Amino acid sequence: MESVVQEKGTLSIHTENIFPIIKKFLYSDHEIFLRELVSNAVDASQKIKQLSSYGEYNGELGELKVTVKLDKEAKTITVSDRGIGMTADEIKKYINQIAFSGAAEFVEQYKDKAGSEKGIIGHFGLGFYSAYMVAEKVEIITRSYKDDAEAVRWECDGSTEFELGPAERSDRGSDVVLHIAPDSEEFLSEFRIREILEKYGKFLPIEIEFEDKVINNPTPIWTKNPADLQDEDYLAFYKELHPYSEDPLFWIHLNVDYPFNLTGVLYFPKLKNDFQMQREKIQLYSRQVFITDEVKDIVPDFLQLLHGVIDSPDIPLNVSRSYLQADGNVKKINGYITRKVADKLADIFKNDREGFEKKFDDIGLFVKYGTISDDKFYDKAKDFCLLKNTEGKYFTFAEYQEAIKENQTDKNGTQIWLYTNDSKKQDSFINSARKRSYDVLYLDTVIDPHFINTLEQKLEKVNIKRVDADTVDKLIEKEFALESVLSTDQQEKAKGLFEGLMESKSATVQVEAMPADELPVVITFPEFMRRMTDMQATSGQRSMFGDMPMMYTVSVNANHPLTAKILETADETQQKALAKQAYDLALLSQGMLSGQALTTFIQRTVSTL
Ligand SMILES: Nc1ncnc2c1ncn2[C@@H]1O[C@H](COP(=O)(O)OP(=O)(O)OP(=O)(O)O)[C@@H](O)[C@H]1O
Repeated sequence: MESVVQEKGTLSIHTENIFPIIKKFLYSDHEIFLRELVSNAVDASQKIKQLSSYGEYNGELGELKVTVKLDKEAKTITVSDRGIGMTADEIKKYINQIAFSGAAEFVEQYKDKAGSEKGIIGHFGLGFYSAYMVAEKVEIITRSYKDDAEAVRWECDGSTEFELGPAERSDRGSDVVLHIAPDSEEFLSEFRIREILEKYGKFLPIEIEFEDKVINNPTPIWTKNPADLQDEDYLAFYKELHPYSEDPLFWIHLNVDYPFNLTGVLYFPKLKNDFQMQREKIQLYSRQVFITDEVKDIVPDFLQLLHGVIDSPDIPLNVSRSYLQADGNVKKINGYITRKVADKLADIFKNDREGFEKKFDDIGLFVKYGTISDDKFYDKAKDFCLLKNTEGKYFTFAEYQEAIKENQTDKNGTQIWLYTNDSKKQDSFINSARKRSYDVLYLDTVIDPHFINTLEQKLEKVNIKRVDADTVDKLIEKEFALESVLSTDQQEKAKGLFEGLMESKSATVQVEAMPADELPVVITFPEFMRRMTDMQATSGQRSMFGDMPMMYTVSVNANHPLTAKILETADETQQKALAKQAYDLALLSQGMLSGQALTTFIQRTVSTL
């Protein structure tokens, strides 16, 4: 038997094996090939511009346009540029050696010259080979900008064999000709090519021409200096991005050089209620090449409702999601965007409070979402996040605390904030609160239940209750309490009488001393239980209580004349009918009377008229 010897070694990788893998798996989206080739052509054009500006190229620059041509008969797509071109040696170096990027080398060589890395897209040295995802053969006909350069032709059919030789080309630059493979003929369509060019190349920095038309805007506003731009420019650009949207509320021009590079413009849209639908409206670019509109990892969750463009060469592009999440730059970018947005909002708040208040109904959602999901954002937003009361007045948290502290601090020194999530339904409760000069806030958007939790966590000695969480004097318990005009016996009797009317097990009856001008019977939803059921409903999960019905309290007003009258009624049937009527009125005012019960109530009421 042969004995196994311990050894170490290096795995040998053969390029023949690797090539098909690159072809197949380099990018999941095959249409990317055009982005890569057009980017290379743009790079080559930018490079000649730069060499000219450094004085290393003294010939004419001429028009640097990149052209894309489709020849359906010949089944070719050709990308042509008037950039730096390549010599035979450069082809050997940059094209034959897969993953040896000429772009990276160029940047390295000129790294000391200001702005050299700006505007060069490629840096992995693989982009060119993405051509083989759709082509069975690729030709390059190129001529370097160098004075004595000869034109060269390179050809490769996707095996590891290539051909290189002299060619005819009088002008500087390159033509990259793709002979489209039979399984990729979908790309031999004007419509498809235009669609891909518009998707990825809409803002490339060099003009891109297809079918005699320039498809791009080479100087989009995010590349310009904010000082040179007017509101109209931002609005016009917004229309360019989202032709069918309403004008945005305002925008933020992002511009940072250190510790990472990032430019962009973020717009605050007017939100519609279906705000889930409006995600994926931020586009991510790298040096003006469109990369994706999935910005989950780069933009904090709560800002994904914004629209606009972010451009950063520092975001790794062709790597996996998990890498992106762990990337330090990505985290910093996230923090930077959050800070910028907070600063901008603080700015508007400070300089134009009135305008800010007008916009708050629209931007409140972002701001509240931000305070919930990001502590750092909360720290800034606590000074400009607004609360709106039922009289339409706006307050910051501090202003609100100051305004209500006198009247709405309970006997334990806790401030009780009252709110409504449905001012029509809870109208009688809002009125009761007003009678006590209590203030009632609107907290009626989808995000408010979470916002309320955040407020209670962050603010000391603040308790937030829905206006129908209890009867008015129990919402905010004060030192003094109303006396009941009923004796204990009478109270017990009233309790028993009303308990006899309850069909639902989730109702608790209590007899309370309330002001005489309150309703005879009031139905309330204890805050804690209600929040549990609400949470269960929104999360779609069953709680430990199972699918529980809404628990509610039936408070009988001991001091209401009707209660006394009911107790005094000798005829039992009549007594029950009176009590039932009072109870049904309470149900009605909470919108809980429906179907058969409602019909019976109406008939009974009509018969007494
Ligand atoms: N049209 C062109 N004109 C001049 N040189 C080119 C052209 N296309 C490619 N090259 C050269 O070939 C090199 C390799 O290109 P490739 O697309 O594979 O990588 P890259 O552009 O450097 O990086 P990336 O993978 O990010 O695209 C380029 O860096 C460049 O030097």
